[in-house]
Amino acid sequence: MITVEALTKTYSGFTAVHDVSFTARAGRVTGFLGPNGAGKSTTMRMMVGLTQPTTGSATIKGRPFADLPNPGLEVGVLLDASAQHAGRTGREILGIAQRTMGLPKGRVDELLHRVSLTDDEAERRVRNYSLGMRQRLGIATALIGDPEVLILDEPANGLDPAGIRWMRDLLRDYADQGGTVLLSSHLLHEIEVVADDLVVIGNGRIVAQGTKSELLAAAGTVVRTPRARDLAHALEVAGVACTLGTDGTIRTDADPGQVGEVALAAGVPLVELRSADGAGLEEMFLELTAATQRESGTAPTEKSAA
Ligand SMILES: Nc1ncnc2c1ncn2[C@@H]1O[C@H](COP(=O)(O)OP(=O)(O)OP(=O)(O)O)[C@@H](O)[C@H]1O
Repeated sequence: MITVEALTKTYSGFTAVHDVSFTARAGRVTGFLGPNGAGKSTTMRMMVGLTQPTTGSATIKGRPFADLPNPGLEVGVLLDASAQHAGRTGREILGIAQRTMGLPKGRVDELLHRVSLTDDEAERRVRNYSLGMRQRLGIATALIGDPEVLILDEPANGLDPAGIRWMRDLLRDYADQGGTVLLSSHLLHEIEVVADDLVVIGNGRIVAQGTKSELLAAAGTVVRTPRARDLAHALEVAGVACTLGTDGTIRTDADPGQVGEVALAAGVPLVELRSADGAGLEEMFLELTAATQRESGTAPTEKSAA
């Protein structure tokens, strides 16, 4: 479990992260979403002691990162895959991690195999690695100590579609076995597929957080019926605000269960009833962060489904 409490980071008057609090729970994948410059990396760096918070704190399994005696055994961290020593081979980098953590030698080969880096690739210098290979090596380094917690900044960056699928399955298995996974991304589709919980950040502030299903439900409901006017009337009588579209669909902020109940009570047949998540999380993400986009220049808004 990771707990972030009121983290704030200010750089000479500029607030990169403002009062950020959330929890990433064991057995779940928590997606940390935000547009460029939103403050994801800064928040993650503060969690692992690489950036000193201006105020606030973060703990991993109840302790600040700096207090973990052998941190690699508790938390696997991948912040910048390109920060690995370019002159060393992949095998050397894993070997250093293995020795530093006091792990058996065999772990290096195990991990190379786990992230599908071949023997030949393992002998190449990292400067000659593709971005995808660097990510795989970074994941191997994060996993080598078999930690219970993973903190990964944009781990899907540079991976091809098969690599993205591999990463998704790896993180899912990891959480299913009780691990805590926090991953940041702007690849919304990837987050939507893999995450259980979401924390959305814009301009350094949390703009939404909750379970994925809560946040998608918060996107509202689309319902279609041959008797759209009757249903719109019934919804209004039930105190549910809705918008009647020209194509016979109705959109409402209420959840699908409530809309179904109103339709049943009104005797209105439905041909479609679903969460308004057709465009998925991307729609919600863009909507939630629109007010904090650098282009808009407007003040940030707060919205929470939790
Ligand atoms: N050392 C620093 N000095 C000054 N400003 C900084 C520093 N580090 C980060 N920032 C600023 O803090 C803001 C947040 O940056 P951060 O890297 O955390 O964003 P991010 O959400 O990870 O973005 P991206 O998706 O582009 O990686 C940015 O405006 C960035 O320029």
